[in-house]
Amino acid sequence: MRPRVLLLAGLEPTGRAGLLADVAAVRARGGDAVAVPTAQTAQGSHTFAVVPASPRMLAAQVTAAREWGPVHAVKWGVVPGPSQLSTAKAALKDVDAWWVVDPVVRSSRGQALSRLTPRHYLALAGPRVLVTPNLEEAAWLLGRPALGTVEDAQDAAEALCQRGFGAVLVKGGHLPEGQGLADVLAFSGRTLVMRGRRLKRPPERRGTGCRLASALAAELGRGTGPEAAVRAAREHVTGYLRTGRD
Ligand SMILES: Cc1ncc(COP(=O)(O)O)c(N)n1
Repeated sequence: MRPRVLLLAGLEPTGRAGLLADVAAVRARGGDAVAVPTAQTAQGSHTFAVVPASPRMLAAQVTAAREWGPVHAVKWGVVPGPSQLSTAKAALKDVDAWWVVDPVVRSSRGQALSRLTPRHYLALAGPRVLVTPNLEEAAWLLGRPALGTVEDAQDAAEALCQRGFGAVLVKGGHLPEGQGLADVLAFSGRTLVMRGRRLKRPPERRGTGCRLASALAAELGRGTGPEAAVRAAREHVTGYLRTGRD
């Protein structure tokens, strides 16, 4: 089965991160991508700009895509503000599929991509919503101080499940050196610690969070369960970090 994945994300024209990276990951996982830009961005070495999409166009693009066929999974990347969020939510409310939510509000260089607050993300929670915060985003969502250990990540993943998310993947790529590297997946009352080896990331290989969430959406859309989907998506990102290709 070829899962059809609806991608809501910011367009970054070089494809290092954002919507084009998402499309590449979904296709590499054997899915079909429907790419709806929530914002246009420019992210160069000296240039940065974000222009939110018009909510009317966003609604029309989601509606038009759905007229051509079913959506098997939805991936939420950058959503620049509350009006794009509520519009997309309304256009997708009757979609019976997993949503993968990457709560990305700034670029890895620290530039603001979104005005959404934790309250907006917590309102997206539901039994078939998998949220993929990194350590910093998990602390931000929960209003907690910085998370520095695998135990903190486990605790945060469980706390986000309590807030109504069906599954939570806390990405531990930024754990302190001594802690090794571990992602934590919590779902259905279980918490799994997935260890990994730290890979050197060449600076041009960005968009790992985008690719992880999109690969995950493709797997969930095909009917893979959360644990196997996360393992496949982690492998996808490892391959991308090693080779620079999806
Ligand atoms: C449109 C868009 N989406 C996501 C990211 C995050 O990616 P990164 O963490 O690599 O900066 C980004 N920089 N731009």
